[in-house]
Amino acid sequence: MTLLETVRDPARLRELTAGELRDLAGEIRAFLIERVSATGGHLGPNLGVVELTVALHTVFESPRDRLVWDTGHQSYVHKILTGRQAGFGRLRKAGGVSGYPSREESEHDLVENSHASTALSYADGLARADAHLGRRDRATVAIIGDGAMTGGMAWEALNNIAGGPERPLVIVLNDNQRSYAPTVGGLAEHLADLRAGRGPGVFEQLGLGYLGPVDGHDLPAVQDSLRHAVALGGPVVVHVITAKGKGYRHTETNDLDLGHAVKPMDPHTGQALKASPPSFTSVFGEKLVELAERRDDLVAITAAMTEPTGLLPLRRRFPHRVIDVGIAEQHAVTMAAGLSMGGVHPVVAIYSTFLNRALDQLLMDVALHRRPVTFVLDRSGVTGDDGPSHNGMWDLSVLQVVPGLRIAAPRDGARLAELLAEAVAWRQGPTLLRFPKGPVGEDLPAIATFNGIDVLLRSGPLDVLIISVGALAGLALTVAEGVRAQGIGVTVVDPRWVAPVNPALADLGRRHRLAITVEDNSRAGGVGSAIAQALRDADVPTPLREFGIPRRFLGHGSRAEVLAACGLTSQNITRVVVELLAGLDAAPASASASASAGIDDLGT
Ligand SMILES: Cc1ncc(C[n+]2csc(CCOP(=O)(O)OP(=O)(O)O)c2C)c(N)n1
Ligand SMILES: CC(=O)[C@@H](O)[C@H](O)COP(=O)(O)O
Ligand SMILES: [Mg+2]
Repeated sequence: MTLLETVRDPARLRELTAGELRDLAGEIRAFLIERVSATGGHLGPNLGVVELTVALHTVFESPRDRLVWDTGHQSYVHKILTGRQAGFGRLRKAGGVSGYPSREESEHDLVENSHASTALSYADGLARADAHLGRRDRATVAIIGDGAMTGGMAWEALNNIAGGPERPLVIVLNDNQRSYAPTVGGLAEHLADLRAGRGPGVFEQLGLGYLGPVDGHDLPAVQDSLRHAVALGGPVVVHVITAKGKGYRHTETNDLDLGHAVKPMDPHTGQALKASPPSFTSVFGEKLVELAERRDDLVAITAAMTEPTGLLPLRRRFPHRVIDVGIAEQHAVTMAAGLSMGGVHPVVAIYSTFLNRALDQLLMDVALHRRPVTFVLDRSGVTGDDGPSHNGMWDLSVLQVVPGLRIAAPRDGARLAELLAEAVAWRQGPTLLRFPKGPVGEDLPAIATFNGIDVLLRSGPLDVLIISVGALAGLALTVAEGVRAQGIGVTVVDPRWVAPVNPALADLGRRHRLAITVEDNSRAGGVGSAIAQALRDADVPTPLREFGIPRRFLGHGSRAEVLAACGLTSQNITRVVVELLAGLDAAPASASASASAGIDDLGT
C-alpha cells in the first residue's frame, strides 16, 4: 500500500514523519500526472502546490480551520488529501470529482469559486464573523495566486483586512510568477523585488504582517512560516514562492502556460491524445489578424488569457497590439472605452462568464458613451467540464438590456469572419460577438436572406419557423429534418445579429403556425423571450416556444451531456414541436393565406 492510499483524511498527515511527508509529496505528483493526463485538467497549477497543500493540512485542521482557495483550479491536492482520490478517475466528468472546490463534495470545501480574486473577501467575512461571535478557536486561511492578486477585488479586500489589525487571518500568496502567461504589471514587478529582498513591501506598508519569501517546495520551511503567521495573530501575508508545473518535464518545459489546463494526453510524451480541430477560438484569432493587417487602429485586450481567447496569432504578428491587463475584467472594459475615446478600436476578448463582472462598466462606461468597442465572448453557452461557474449561459439575457449594444451569434466560421468584420466596422456604439467552446464545424451556408436574416432551410407549408441562435444552427437543422420526416413544413432561419431583435422576424413569425427559438443561453430573458416580446408588440398571434437553458446552475459534464440534460437535443425539440402543432387549431387565416409560399415569397 502506498502512503497516499493511507490518507483518507488530512488528520492522517499529522501522524507522518517529515521524511514520510516528503515521500507523500512525490506520490501525490505521480498520482496527479497519471490521473490528470488521462482526463485533462489543471495539471501545472496543482503540481506547483503539492508541498504547500501538505503543509497547510499539517499546520491547520480542516474543516475546523477554514482553507479558502482563490479561483480553486489549484485545489486538486487538497481534494486528494480530503478523501477524494477515488473520484479522480472521472475528474470533471459527469458523476466524477469537480475541477473546483465543491460544497456538495466535501465539508473541507467552503466556497466554490473559480472566478478569480474572491478568496480574500470570503476570508475577511469569515474573520469578521469570528470576531462578531467572539470565536478564537479556528483559523481562517486564504490561498491566493499572484495572478489572482492582480484582480481589483483582492485589493478591495486587502484594504478592508488591513483595517482590522486585531482579526487573525493568514493570507498565503502563492507566487509562481504566472497567471497563464507570466503575470503582468506593477504588482508582478513588486513581487520580483520582494523575492529579491529589495525594498519595503506593499503589504507591510498597508499594515499587514508579512513573512517570506519562503521556498514553497521546502515543506518544513512552509510549515514554520504558517505557524509563525498564526502566532503573530492579526492579518499576515505569507509569501510563498512555487514553480508551476513542478516535477513533470512536459509541464515544466511548456513555455506557453506551464501546463495550466491540459487536454487528455500521453503522460510519457506530453502529446494530446486527439488533435484539436479548428475551433471558434482559432478562427477568431486568424480573422482578427487579417483585419488588423488592414486596420492599424485595431488593438486587442485580454484579462490574462491571451492564448485561451485566441489572441496569440495577433500577439505574434503585432506584439504591441495585444494588451494583457491581468485578471482585471472591469478595468479592461473601461480602459477599452478610454482607448476608443483616444481613437483606437478595441477588441475585448474575454470568456462570457468573466464578462459578468464588468456589466456596469459595459453599461455606463462603454454603452452610455456610445463607444465603438467590440467584445468577443468565447465560451458562451455551455462549456461543460468546468462546471456551473464557467458556463457562459447568461450573456444574452444580461447584455440585451444594454442600450445600443449590437449582439451577434455566429453559427460557423464563415459567419464569424463576416460578423467580426461587420462588428469592427460599426462606429456608432458597441458590438459583441458570442460563440461557444469547441470545434467550429462545417460552414452552414444560407439558401437565401430575408431582410438581413439568413434562411437555412425552407420546406413544405409554413408550419413551423425555427429561429436558431449561433452555433445551435446544426441542432436546428436536425430538428427540421425530424419534423419534415413527419410531413410538417418547416423554415429554419438564423438572424445573425440577435440583439436588437430584427423586426423582420415578426413578419416571418406571422406567416407560420408556430415559431420556436433555439439558443445556448438561459431561457430567462434570452433571445427567445426578446423575440416573443417583439412578436407580441407587432400583434403577431403565432405562438412561440423558447428552447434554451433552464434557470439553474448546471453540474459538470461534457457539453453534449449538459445540453441533453437541458432538453437541447433534436429528439426532445422535435417531439415538442410535433405535440405543439398537433395541439394547435387549424392554421390562422394569415398563415393559411401564405401556406403555399415558397422561398421567393420570403424575399431576399
Ligand atoms: C475573473 C476571472 N478571470 C479569468 C479567469 C481565468 N483564469 C483562471 S486561472 C487564471 C490564472 C490565475 O493565476 P494565479 O492566481 O496566479 O494561479 P496559477 O494559475 O498561477 O495557479 C486565470 C486568468 C478566472 N478564473 N476568473
Ligand atoms: C480556472 C479557469 O478559469 C480556467 O483555467 C478555465 O478552466 C479554462 O477553461 P478552458 O479550458 O475552457 O480554457
Ligand atoms: Mg500564479
